[in-house]
Order: sequence, then C-alpha cells, then structure tokens
Amino acid sequence: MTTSTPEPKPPNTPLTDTNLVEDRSKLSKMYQHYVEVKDKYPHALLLYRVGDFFETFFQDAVTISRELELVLTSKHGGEVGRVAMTGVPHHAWERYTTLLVEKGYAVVICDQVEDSADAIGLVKREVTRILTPGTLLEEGMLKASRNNYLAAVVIAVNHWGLAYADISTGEFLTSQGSDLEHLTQELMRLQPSEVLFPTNAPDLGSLLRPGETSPSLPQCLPPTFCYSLRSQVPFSQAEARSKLLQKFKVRSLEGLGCEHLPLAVRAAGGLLEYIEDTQKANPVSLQLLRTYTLTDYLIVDHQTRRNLEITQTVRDGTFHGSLLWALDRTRTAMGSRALRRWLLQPLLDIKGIKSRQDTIQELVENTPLRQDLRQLLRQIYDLERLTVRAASGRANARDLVALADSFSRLPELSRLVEDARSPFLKALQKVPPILEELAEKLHAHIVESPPIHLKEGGLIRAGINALLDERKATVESDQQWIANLEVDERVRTGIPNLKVGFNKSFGYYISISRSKSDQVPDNYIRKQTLTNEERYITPDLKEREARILTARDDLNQLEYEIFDALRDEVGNHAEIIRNIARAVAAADVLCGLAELAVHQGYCRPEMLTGREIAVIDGRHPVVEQSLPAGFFVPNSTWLGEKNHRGTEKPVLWAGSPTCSNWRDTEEEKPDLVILTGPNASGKSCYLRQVGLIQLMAQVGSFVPARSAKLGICDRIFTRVGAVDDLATGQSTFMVEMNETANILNHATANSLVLLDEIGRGTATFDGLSIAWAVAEYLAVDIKSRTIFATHYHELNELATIVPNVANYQVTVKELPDQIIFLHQVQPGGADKSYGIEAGRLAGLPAVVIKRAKQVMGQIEKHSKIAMGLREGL
Ligand SMILES: Nc1ncnc2c1ncn2[C@@H]1O[C@H](COP(=O)(O)OP(=O)(O)OP(=O)(O)O)[C@@H](O)[C@H]1O
Repeated sequence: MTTSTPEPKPPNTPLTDTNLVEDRSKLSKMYQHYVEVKDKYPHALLLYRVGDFFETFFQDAVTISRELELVLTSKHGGEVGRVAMTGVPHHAWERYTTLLVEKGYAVVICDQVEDSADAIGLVKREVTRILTPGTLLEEGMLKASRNNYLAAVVIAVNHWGLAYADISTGEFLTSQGSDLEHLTQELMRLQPSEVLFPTNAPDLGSLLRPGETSPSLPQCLPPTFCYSLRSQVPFSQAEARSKLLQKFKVRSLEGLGCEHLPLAVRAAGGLLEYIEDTQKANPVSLQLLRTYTLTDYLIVDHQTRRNLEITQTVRDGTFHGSLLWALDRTRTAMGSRALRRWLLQPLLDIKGIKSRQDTIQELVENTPLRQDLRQLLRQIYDLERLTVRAASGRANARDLVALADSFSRLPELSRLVEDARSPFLKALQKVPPILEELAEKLHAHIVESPPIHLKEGGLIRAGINALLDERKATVESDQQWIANLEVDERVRTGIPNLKVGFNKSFGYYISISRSKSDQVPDNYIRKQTLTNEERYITPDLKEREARILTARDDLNQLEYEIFDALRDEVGNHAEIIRNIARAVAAADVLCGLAELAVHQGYCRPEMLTGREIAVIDGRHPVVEQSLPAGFFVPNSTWLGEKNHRGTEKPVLWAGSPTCSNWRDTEEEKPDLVILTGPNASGKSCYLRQVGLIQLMAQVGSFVPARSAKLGICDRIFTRVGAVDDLATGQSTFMVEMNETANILNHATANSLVLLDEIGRGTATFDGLSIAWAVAEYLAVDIKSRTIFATHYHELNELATIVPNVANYQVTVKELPDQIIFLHQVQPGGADKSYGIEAGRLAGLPAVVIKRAKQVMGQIEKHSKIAMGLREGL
C-alpha cells in the first residue's frame, strides 16, 4: 500500500481528503476533533455521531457512499469551505456497519458520550467501539450457524505457527507445523474473517481487504482473506509467552500443550494481544488455549473440500445443495456450528469415531428418546454466545432470560438421558447444580419480557430489593397523584376539557383551551401559548415532577446495578456453562445425524484399520435428497484388499453376493478402478459418492448405503473438472497438472484418490499418455485406493498389465434412436462414450457426424497401448 500526495482540490469542490487540509485551525471545532480521531485510525472508516446520525467526512465519506450506495453530499467545515459528507441514521448503525465489515473494512464508532443538552461547547465524543471482521460480537452481525474466526499467523522460513479464536464463543486454539502448504490448507479450512500477520513494513496497522495485496504478505497466505498487518512486538517469543502465562494464570505452557512450540506460542500471544487491544471496553472471555496437530485429523485439502461440496456448491457457492445442507438436522445454533466443524475436521481415531457411532445407534434404536431430545433441544438457546456476552458485560436482560430458560431445560434433558449408555448422552446426565440455582435466581429477579434497553428501568421484579420497592412505590404514588390531578382540577376549575400532559422540554403541564383561559385559578403559572391552548404549571406539580424524575433516575440506576451484578454472576460461571454447551452441541449433532439415518435409511459403517473399502448399494447423500424418492440408483464399491498382489491374471472387480448389480466372482478388491461411461451417465456422481461416504464415516456419521466396511483413510484427494484459475494466471491444463502433482507427491497407500478426468486440457496423445502414467504410478508405486473416471477407454488396457487395477463402467441402454441412462456401475470397461451421439443430439450437421465416426474407427484400430508396452517390457 502506498500513500501518494493528494492533488490540491479545485475551488468550490468539497474536500475529500483530510491530508488536503493544510491548516487545521481553519476547520470548525467539530471537524478538528473528527480529524484528530481519524489520525489515530487512518486505516479504518470512522463513523462520527452528530445528533441523530452517524456522519462521516472526507475520504471515508467517499468510500462509504460508494460501498453502501449512499448519497455523497457536503457540509460547511469552517474556513476551509465544504467537506465531503455522508451519514446513516444512528439507530441503523449496526446494519450499515455489518455491510462495511462484510466487505472487509474496519469501522471505528465515535459516539456522543454526553447529552447534547448538558454540553458546554462541543458535545463530548469518544471512540466506543472498533469493529473488524474478526472481532464482532454484535448478535446481528454474526451468523448463528457458523463460527467467526480471527486467526494469527507467524512464519519462520518453512515453519509456521497458527492460532485462531472465535471471540463470540470463546474458542481459542493454536498449532504449529513445518510445511507452508499445510498452513494454507488449514487457513482454507478455517475460512477466518480476519488474519493477523506481524510485519515491520510501512503499511503496518492497515487492514487489507480480500484481494488487496501487500509485499509484506508471503505467498502462502491466500489472498481471499482480510489481513491485519500488526507490529511484530506482541508476536515475539518473550512477549507472547508472558501474555499467555498471565492470561491463563499458569507458570508454564506445558499444561496448554505448547511449551515446546515457539511459533504456536507466538501466534497465540499476538492474537491475544490484538483481542485485548480491540476489546478494551468489554474484555472478552476466552476458553483455555488448546494446542492441536493437523495430523490428528483426516486431511481434506481445500480442493477436495470444494470438489466434494462440503459446505457450499461448486457451481454457485450456495449452501443449498452442499453436504452440510443435506446432513444438518440440528436444533440449536451451537449444534449447527459444531456439525460444520466436524465435517471440516473428520477423525482418524477409530475410538473417537466409534463413540460417535454408538451414540447415533442408541438414538436410532430409541425413537421416543430421539424425538423427546429433539423437542427439548429446540428450546435451548445459544449458550456459547450468550455466555460470552454475559462474561464481557454485553448481555442484555433478554439474553439473561434466554440463558435462564435454557438452564431450566437442562434437568429435563438430564432426566431424558438417565438410562442412556453412550458417552455423548451420558455427558448430559449431570447438570451442575449452580446452573439450576442461576436459572432460579435469574427468573426470580428479571421480569418475563424485559426491554432491550438496560438503563430505562422495567427490568427487575418487585419483592427482590427493599430499596427498589420503596423507590418504585414513591414514584408510583407521585404518578398516581398526577394521574388524579386531571380529574381533581376539572372538578375544581369547572373546565371539562382540562388535561395534564408531559413533554421533554417542560415536563408536566396543565393544558386548557384558550376559550377557557379566563377561568384559570390563581396558582396556575402560564408557560406556553399555542394556537388553541394555553399550557400552565403549578408549584405543586413541579415539585412532584422533580421528585418523580429524580426517583426514577435512582430507580433505573438501582435496577441496572442489580442486573449488572446478575450478569457478572453468570459471567463468573462461564467455564461451567461452556462445558455443558459443548455437551449439548455434540448431542444435538448426533441426534440430528440419527434422525437423518432413520429418515434416509443410512447404515452404521464398520470402521477398520486396514485398507478395505466395501460399500454395498451406496448412494450420494445430496443427489439422493434432490431426486424424488427411489429415483437414485445405488451402486457398490470395493477397493483396497490385498489378495490381488502378485496375481498374473487380469483382475475382475468382485462384488458382494447380496448386491444385485455386481458380478459375484472372486473376493478381490482392486486398488485402482478405471471408470468409464458415456457423458452424463453418472461417473462424477459416483466418484463423489465414494468420497462423501468415506468422509461421513470418519466424521462418525452413519452413511447412505445398505452396508459398509471402511478402512480409515489418512487423506482424501480429488481432482474434478477443470477450471481456469484466472486470478493466478494459470491455464486449465496447468491447474490440472498442479493438482495432479500434489496428489502424486502426497498420497499414500492409506489415501483415497478420486480422479475425474486427467489430461483433457492438452493434445489427445499427451493427455492420454499422462493419464496412463498417472494411473500406473498410483496403482503400482503408491497403491492408494483410487477411482479414475475417464473418457480415455484406452486406459482399460492397464488392467491387463497391472494386477491391482480393474475396469468398471457406468452403463446405458442403447435403443435405436436414444440412450437410456441406467446409472449402474458394472464390471468391465465401456467401449463407447457416445460423444458423437451427444453431438448428433445437439444438432451437429450429419456430414460432420459421419466423418467423426470414420475418424474414430481409424483411431480405435491403431490404439494398442498395452500391447506396445508389453512388447517394450
Ligand atoms: N446413481 C444415480 N442415480 C440417479 N441419477 C444419477 C445417478 N448418478 C448420476 N445421476 C444423474 O445423472 C447426472 C449426470 O451425472 P454425472 O455428472 O455424474 O455424469 P458424468 O458421467 O460424470 O458425465 P460427464 O462425463 O459428462 O462429466 C447427474 O446430474 C445426476 O442427476
């Protein structure tokens, strides 16, 4: 980022840059203050409260009017002339700020901190809030079903440290690794809203919006995120370590798991400093820092996550149509967020997977329990976020009522699961007694439907505090006196339309129509004359009014203090509430998965330590739900058994005796399957189905199949389709080759590799040769379990040379004038792609079709790759 010297402005055009103001004393007082504040936050947009508006001036006015499509006007700024200005109504600041933060801006709110009526001279204003994409806490700015992560990255040569936190839930984790590619992948998994990066570059302090670049940012940091360039000091080992020790009140970081991970410590310490810096007014409550290792989880790289459409579709990036969309039957916001996290971080540990499966199984088998649980879970609010709001002093009375309501559901929840056997349900059996006490206390103190505002009274029930009751009684009696005044004075004066009113400037007054003003008693003092009425006060009325106003202020203050103490009490138990929130979220996820398993007919996969993948009648979990019931054609998969090693004869892919569309031959499962079939027959769908079933199984979910035995995978790789990556200037073919290289360099015998077309972006023979060599390398050298979908039918010949390769095809039925798609995967290679047929249907001229058939005949005659290779050997 560079700062250029602004051009001087032509006369009469409003100033659009604070740097153009040569002599600030020529600005009127308010603008001088605005510019002073702006100097402190040059990289943020400053919203400045002026009366009922948040206004913004100079360069920020130009940016905001462009980004929010607001009218750009100007205002007189003193001797300097007019300055550019735009503004939003103060009550709508959250809505507009959300839009700006979503676009990657940091926004500083400078509010009036005294009543303009009390101000002597310029109204006092202060910065009350700094909002950046990763530090949001306002309910309306956060998405209930996903975490809002703030990350921090430290890089030392090839090593990295990454810490991340969601300050709205308190989650705080750190990790360290030695391959920068893993850092990129981990950031892509987290999709943080903001990433902190320490630098000593001149653009320190700036927030780079998605797509903006800076020479300070290393290549491995994806340009799709917002980056806050921070000073290196808090990211130094000494500063970071002492910050963490102090925060978590520990003597060593051993207990947090990162004592010997200096980069993880530096990232976490720097992150913590930023959180504290931006949340000075209301410190947030974070959970104890947890250290994790990437290799604890199934590695699903960004490409694969995208291709398998885990959280959004490839075509238009929507949630609808993604795996998460198809699986989410959760009832709470916490559950929904947890399911997303689980899908993005499947497990490797069989024990962990089995304990999730056990819980699902128990809930599948016990329908009344499942249904009652789901019913009850719906009544539990977002404990995680409500607790953080309470602990940071931001919760309002409605938040505390929501917490109390949720706490009072917990004993019911515990009763429901009292006979449960599985670990995730047992976790709900014990409700910490303090939560029941808190629920009782909150319900007893706070009225049922409290107002949003905390300083205007109406929060606390009667009978809680003697002083409060006494003050309320005084106010009520004075109010009653005023209410009676109208009736009494009508009688006394004989004026039937006499009224008692109230307005902000005079307080209480007596209103009489002008025609009756001669009947006004002597003690009335005239205050105002309107067209048809006269307004009066009396000394008595003013005395009562003064009493009421003072007593009401005291009353409101007292109510606020009682509320604040309750809120603190809740905040002090944040850790206990969080533990139960985690248990509720996990139970919610598993209950939802059980419900899904019942309704969609999923089975419990048997998880194995070996390499076998045996799925009988598997289905694609998303496509199945998008088609009418019964339309999806199930297909089986057998991969990765050992028997074939050393076998000379070509291997036919064996099927299960129970599976109708499979040939029941030998108990053999190849490592690599060449999958052929016409366009649109279902190859890509099948490929993804295999990947999704494996991923779901490692999440602990049941899977869409009749039965399944699945060996744990260390990684799932996919290469699907080909898209030009214009952003990085890479051609379709180069993207394809990069992805293929990544797979060949990282896959192991325990990986699952799903390839959908390789070598199509170049000349046919180059492409075919690369495809052949890649398939051979995967089958012979790596021996990963692979499905390779292709239109190169020549690849079917590979199975005649390499024993652990088999051919499969997606079948169609050929009628004289049409093709019927059967979507069935069967042994054997397809000999036709019906590409020419597709061209005919699309309307290619008959002569072109005829010629294409002749050419194809010639090509097929001369294609004898396997024979040639064998001869060569
Ligand atoms: N098993 C199935 N049962 C029912 N419908 C299916 C099945 N598999 C695929 N389909 C339908 O067929 C359509 C085409 O499938 P898919 O895109 O997987 O074909 P493809 O063989 O990969 O085609 P191409 O070679 O042109 O890329 C899908 O959109 C889906 O609706």
